[in-house]
Amino acid sequence: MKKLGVLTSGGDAPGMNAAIRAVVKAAHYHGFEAVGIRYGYQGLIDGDIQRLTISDVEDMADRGGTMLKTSRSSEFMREEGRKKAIQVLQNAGIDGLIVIGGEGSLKGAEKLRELGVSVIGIPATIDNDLAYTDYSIGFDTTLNTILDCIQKIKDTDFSHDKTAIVEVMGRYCGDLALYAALAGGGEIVSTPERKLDVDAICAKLHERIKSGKHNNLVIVTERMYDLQELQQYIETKLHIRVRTTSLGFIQRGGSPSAFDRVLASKMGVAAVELLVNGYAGHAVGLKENKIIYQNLAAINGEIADKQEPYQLLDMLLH
Ligand SMILES: Nc1ncnc2c1ncn2[C@@H]1O[C@H](COP(=O)(O)OP(=O)(O)OP(=O)(O)O)[C@@H](O)[C@H]1O
Ligand SMILES: O=P(O)(O)OC[C@H]1O[C@](O)(CO)[C@@H](O)[C@@H]1O
Ligand SMILES: [Mg+2]
Repeated sequence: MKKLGVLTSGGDAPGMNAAIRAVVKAAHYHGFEAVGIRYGYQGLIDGDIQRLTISDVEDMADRGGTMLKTSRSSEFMREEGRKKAIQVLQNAGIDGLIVIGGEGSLKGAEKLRELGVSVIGIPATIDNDLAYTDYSIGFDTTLNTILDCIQKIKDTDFSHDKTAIVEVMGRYCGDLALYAALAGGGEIVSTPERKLDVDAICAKLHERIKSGKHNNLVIVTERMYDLQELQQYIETKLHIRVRTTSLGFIQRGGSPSAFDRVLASKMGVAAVELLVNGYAGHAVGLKENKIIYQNLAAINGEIADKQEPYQLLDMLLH
């Protein structure tokens, strides 16, 4: 291998820059040229490529977002788009590609592998919705941001005896809400994996109010409820004041946590090592605190076993 390409795709996640830095440093260590493809798969189709030197990435470990920019590309979802992308890789002489992104981006990487590209995936998404790895880059930072916001909301709720609903991101995965609640950031939690209907939420709130607890926080994953309707329903049924906050994009920004920086650095280096050692077509991951690799073709459809954290939740919130 001579020229290694790296791109970030899907939603940005804190730690993507630390991963780019590690990939570029490891590539140079092995004597390869490193290039960055801007704007994810769309930039690959458009040939938006820049050379990456060590000094380009030197100070990037602590920066949020992605220095390479990112996008969601509908053109890449189509075969003609992917064929254009392959042509660009060939014309640019890129003989190894590292894709840093979420579950959709790794599906895209698998499609490139099917077309003969030597590709490695690095999981980076705040949603933590990839079952083959315990953590994706960005999840820990976002979780900490959520906990910081919740702490602030709790201060004002306590002062006014208010009930709060806080909606967090995660797309169709409840890990951000689940782990925020495990870390003490909510008394009632509803996630796609364990959905509470509105009456169940009211019943739990009623029980807590009866026992003298007047400031309660309900944490929910996005896309599950119409928040205004949920608030009104609880207010009317329980005759209490409820205030709702959807945390929104504040959750995706910010300097990555130490955990995410270290994870991204380990994964970035491991991704290059996989290419060097002939393991193209895999994605790096973390299982039981060890860096692992999994076949890209096997990632799709893998379902995470969440029994343990939900049992813990039941114990802590009962
Ligand atoms: N099945 C697929 N086949 C080919 N390409 C895909 C596929 N799914 C997703 N992609 C490509 O990957 C891009 C990013 O995917 P997606 O928008 O799902 O984000 P993601 O990588 O899951 O990250 P996040 O969930 O953190 O935003 C898509 O815009 C598309 O270009
Ligand atoms: O930035 P967009 O395209 O609005 O996407 C928002 C989505 O991206 C994520 O932040 C990451 O997948 C999800 O949690 C959220 O649903
Ligand atoms: Mg995704």
